[in-house]
Amino acid sequence: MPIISVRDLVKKYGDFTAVNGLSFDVEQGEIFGLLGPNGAGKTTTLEIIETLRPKTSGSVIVDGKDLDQQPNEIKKVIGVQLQASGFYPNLNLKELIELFAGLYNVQTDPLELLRSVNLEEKAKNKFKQLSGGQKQRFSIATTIINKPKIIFLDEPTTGLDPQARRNLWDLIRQLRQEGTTVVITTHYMDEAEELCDRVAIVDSGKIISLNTPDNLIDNLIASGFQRKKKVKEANLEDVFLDLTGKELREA
Ligand SMILES: Nc1ncnc2c1ncn2[C@@H]1O[C@H](COP(=O)(O)OP(=O)(O)OP(=O)(O)O)[C@@H](O)[C@H]1O
Repeated sequence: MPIISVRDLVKKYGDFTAVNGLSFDVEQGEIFGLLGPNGAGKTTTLEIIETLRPKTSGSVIVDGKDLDQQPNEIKKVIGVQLQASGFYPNLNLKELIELFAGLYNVQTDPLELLRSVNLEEKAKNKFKQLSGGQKQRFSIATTIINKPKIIFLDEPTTGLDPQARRNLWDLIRQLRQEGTTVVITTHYMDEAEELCDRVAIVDSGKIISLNTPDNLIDNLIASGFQRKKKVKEANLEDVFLDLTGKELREA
């Protein structure tokens, strides 16, 4: 049974239809990507599933619970990335985790959680003192405080340098390995190819394709597609990583 099941999801903002009849399933334990151009409706879709935004019509079942009947039960099994504005400026990272654990009413070891996202040394720092990559890792740490079955990550690597991006991919893969289902949006196709088990390509509020990255590429090639220029064996990012190393620089 899929852990998320979305059927005929529609979201209208006045006359404008942002989500126009989306249907998809997410299987337990997979990394599922929503890809699409700006304004395609990805964030709206995520926020509806996360119970943060009302839908116009359609059905959403998460872990066997119907969004219309049991939104509070859904909240218990999901991890949602908070906006930076939710991080009270006067608290350090350890105190913020203690605060969220209190709100979730769960016991947690803040230092162990910070260690799991490579931020133990920053426990006494404030959120605003972190680099971009560290902020993203902390934000992911806050999504897993309540040991959710599913986490939702909306463009988690936007603005990060190549090292920090890879580090975050490792963290996301580690969460999947521990059994967490991950739903992610991204504009980076290399990231989707590297990370996602399956992706849905969304355009103008509709899914136009859904498959494994491998199958999508194979289908395109089978249709006769050819790249205009032969691709080199390496790209500029390989050069950058070769010159600057794969280690995180931000500490
Ligand atoms: N509160 C709102 N009121 C009116 N229109 C909205 C609202 N929120 C989003 N929209 C519109 O709905 C459409 C889908 O927005 P959404 O943020 O879901 O897209 P997205 O795929 O996440 O885009 P991006 O890749 O830029 O983050 C956009 O055209 C946006 O302008």
